[in-house]
Amino acid sequence: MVITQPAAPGPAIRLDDLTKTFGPLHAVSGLTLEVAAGQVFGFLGPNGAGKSTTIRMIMGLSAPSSGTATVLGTDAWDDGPGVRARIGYLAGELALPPRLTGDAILGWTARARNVENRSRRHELAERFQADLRRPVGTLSKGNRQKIGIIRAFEHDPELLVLDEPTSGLDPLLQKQFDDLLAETVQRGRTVFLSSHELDEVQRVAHNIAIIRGGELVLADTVSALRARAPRSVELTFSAPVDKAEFDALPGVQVLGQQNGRLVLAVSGEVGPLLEAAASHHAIDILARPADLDVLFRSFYRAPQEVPVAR
Ligand SMILES: Nc1ncnc2c1ncn2[C@@H]1O[C@H](COP(=O)(O)OP(=O)(O)OP(=O)(O)O)[C@@H](O)[C@H]1O
Repeated sequence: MVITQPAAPGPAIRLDDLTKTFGPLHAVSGLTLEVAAGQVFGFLGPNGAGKSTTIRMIMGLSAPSSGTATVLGTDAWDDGPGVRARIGYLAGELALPPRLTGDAILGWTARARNVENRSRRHELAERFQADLRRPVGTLSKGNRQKIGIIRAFEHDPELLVLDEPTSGLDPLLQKQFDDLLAETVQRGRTVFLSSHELDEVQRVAHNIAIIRGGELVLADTVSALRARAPRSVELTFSAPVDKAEFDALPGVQVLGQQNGRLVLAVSGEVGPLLEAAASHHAIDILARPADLDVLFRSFYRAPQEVPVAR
């Protein structure tokens, strides 16, 4: 008798030196990263960075030129159908048969998956105010996207791979979507979220990777990035202070000075700044939260402008 051990809980996705070339073009180049189970992982990059090519290899739809994509413990190319059966997938370019209703499409997918959970479908439809009765070809882009979201989530998969999921959704429904992601990871599921939307990703993701030109340029937790990103701080003193004293503090850059008011960009700890402010007659302080956009945008620029952080 063969006794199979339960698989050790490993990462939901592991990419090892994953590479895809199209002739001379390196669409994805030596990509190595891990997506831990039970988190939202944001996968960002400018147009043409290699996000969709990576996702196709994760889904076992495209063969790596070299390297591997291991998904839920299985090599995605060796067993594409097995891997896809365990994933809820929302493609970036959603193609739905236009004459079928949402109900018909979802019923068909559910039968193919051998899991039909109509109560979950109707709960999601209500949540996103999706119309499942009209042919999807007559729906607006955002309303069609809702059908794609329900299809990805309704069988409660272990892993969700979502390519630009909220494109076309209005802000209220985006909020619903953020809540759905939070509930999903609370139940131990994993979400791999590809997006151009820096704002969406920083709202919902625990970890972020940015690729550009097929290469990984940044991978870190959102909280670590937030700690690194500059905050804007305004200090008001009863009398003008020496700007150079503040400029010399670690992580502090004076952006402007007007009479007793200093405008600063502050990264890292604020202790030294607060001590310096306290040694003068500080009468007011205004601090804005760290803006990850500024940091992200620097990683979207041309390669020679940005240091590679691995
Ligand atoms: N089948 C293919 N044949 C040739 N080149 C391809 C093919 N698929 C993708 N590419 C190229 O690979 C590069 C990466 O494309 P990919 O679609 O993965 O980028 P992306 O990050 O998803 O971009 P976007 O955000 O615009 O969707 C691009 O230069 C693209 O032109």
